[in-house]
Amino acid sequence: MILGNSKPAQVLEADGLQRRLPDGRQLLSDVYLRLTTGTVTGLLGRNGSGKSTLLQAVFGPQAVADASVRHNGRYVQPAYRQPGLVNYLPQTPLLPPNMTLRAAAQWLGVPTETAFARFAELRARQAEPVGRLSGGLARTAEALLLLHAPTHFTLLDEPFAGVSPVQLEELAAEIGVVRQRKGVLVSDHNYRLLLPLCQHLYLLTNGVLRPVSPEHSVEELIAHGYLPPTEPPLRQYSVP
Ligand SMILES: Nc1ncnc2c1ncn2[C@@H]1O[C@H](COP(=O)(O)OP(=O)(O)OP(=O)(O)O)[C@@H](O)[C@H]1O
Repeated sequence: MILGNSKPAQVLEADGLQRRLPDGRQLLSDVYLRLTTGTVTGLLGRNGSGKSTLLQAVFGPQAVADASVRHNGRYVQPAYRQPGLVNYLPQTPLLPPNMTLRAAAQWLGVPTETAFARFAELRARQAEPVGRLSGGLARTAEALLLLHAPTHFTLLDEPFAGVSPVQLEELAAEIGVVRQRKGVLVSDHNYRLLLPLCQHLYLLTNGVLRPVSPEHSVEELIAHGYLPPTEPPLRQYSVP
């Protein structure tokens, strides 16, 4: 496939992902996942279904036996060691609290004017240490820096957690813009914000990852039993 900017689409695939917990529960059962540039892929599942474990298995720090991770068909495990391939926002804070946003941007190779173009408060506070920002603002900054960093793919684990309503809309819009040149995987419990962004959607239930149509409404996904009847309370995100 050729994208609008004439660059061939990049493909990041993982298969054979297996993870059994010490208590015997099969958390991931022969999972196959495919990401392409030019799209947002949503990853949904109940609390504790293994979404974070899956993202870590793709990114690479959590080695998974028999797994195969490939970039355009070439074996790249661990993916994080491949320059310019993929970056990852974990569920926990990424940036050290004493690092300034400006230093973080330099470290990631992103001009702050680009990453924070639509976020005046972050531009104004780029000389401050991350630990002085509210948890939601720090989360927004981390997600924006990774989205604008020069990688083909970005994996975001709960980027919307703790983010204020105004910034939520802006961050979601930014994901929609960035995906024109990147492949973005987002796992989040804010289904109503996430679903409209997605061109592809996966549901992780009982260790099995299955693709579903992103055309489904949240209500349909709940009715099919894929999602809990009520959304869990948004976890508060705080920088220690
Ligand atoms: N190394 C481990 N040893 C024991 N249990 C583990 C280990 N790693 C993960 N788990 C358990 O596996 C389950 C899945 O964890 P994971 O964080 O991947 O789920 P999740 O879908 O991201 O959950 P949430 O939506 O709540 O963030 C949890 O019950 C967790 O406690």
